[in-house]
Amino acid sequence: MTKALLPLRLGVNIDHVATIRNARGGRHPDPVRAARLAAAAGADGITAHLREDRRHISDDDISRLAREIDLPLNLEMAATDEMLAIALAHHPHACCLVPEKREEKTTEGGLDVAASHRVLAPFIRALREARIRVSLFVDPEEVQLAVAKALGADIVELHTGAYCEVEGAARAGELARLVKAAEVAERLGLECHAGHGLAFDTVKPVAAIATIVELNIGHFLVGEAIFTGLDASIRRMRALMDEARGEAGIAA
Ligand SMILES: CC(=O)[C@@H](O)[C@H](O)COP(=O)(O)O
Ligand SMILES: NCC(=O)COP(=O)(O)O
Repeated sequence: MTKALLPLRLGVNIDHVATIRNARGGRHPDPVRAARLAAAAGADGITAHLREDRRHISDDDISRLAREIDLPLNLEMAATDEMLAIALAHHPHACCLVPEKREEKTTEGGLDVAASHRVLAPFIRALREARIRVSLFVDPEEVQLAVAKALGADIVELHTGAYCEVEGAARAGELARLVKAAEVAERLGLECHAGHGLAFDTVKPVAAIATIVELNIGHFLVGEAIFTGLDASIRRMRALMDEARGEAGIAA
């Protein structure tokens, strides 16, 4: 008998529409327009990372996304007082706390929740008191999930960058870490998301992990949009996710 799996949501990250806009200043291309288009193409949510250095998404983008887009907003941010105030002002559906380094090209790894639990605890508390769901962006390691749970996080988002960057046996090894972490998250009662670096050729094995309920994908979708358009790139990603979920349901 086919086992029905939990639905898998697609959160479209529109950061890199803002990267292109910011290359010239001005207003084009507009990430809010991209978010509207993502909604029409089947996205279940919009993800935006307001970096402390504002290298892509701006404060005004966050205000407009919160006001104008009729999809859940997942605000990615560092655990700082400035970002907390912005989150409390706009009240997104969820906040995903992420590590930030000024000199990095992109988010290099997950939060070391185990090492920084004292710093993170008041931010998690304040967001939950404001009824904002709290997600922690972590590497797929059991200790990180256990501490995330102890801190009261609602969600963990597993960093898929290491899985996407390697190939062959190394990729299979990274996938096994994601599978194990997703099982641990379920056992702990944490909602499990995943993302970073996912592309058409890497998404299906992650989408097939039954206890992962949301994938956040951005850079590849925006890059692919140059060739096929944003609507087509999102629809293709959505179709691959659905295919993987269907196949995993049949195999279960
Ligand atoms: C935390 C995360 O994975 C996303 O925010 C993604 O990294 C896009 O933003 P950057 O490319 O600025 O890291
Ligand atoms: N949290 C991961 C995310 O939002 C998207 O990451 P990427 O697809 O832009 O690498």
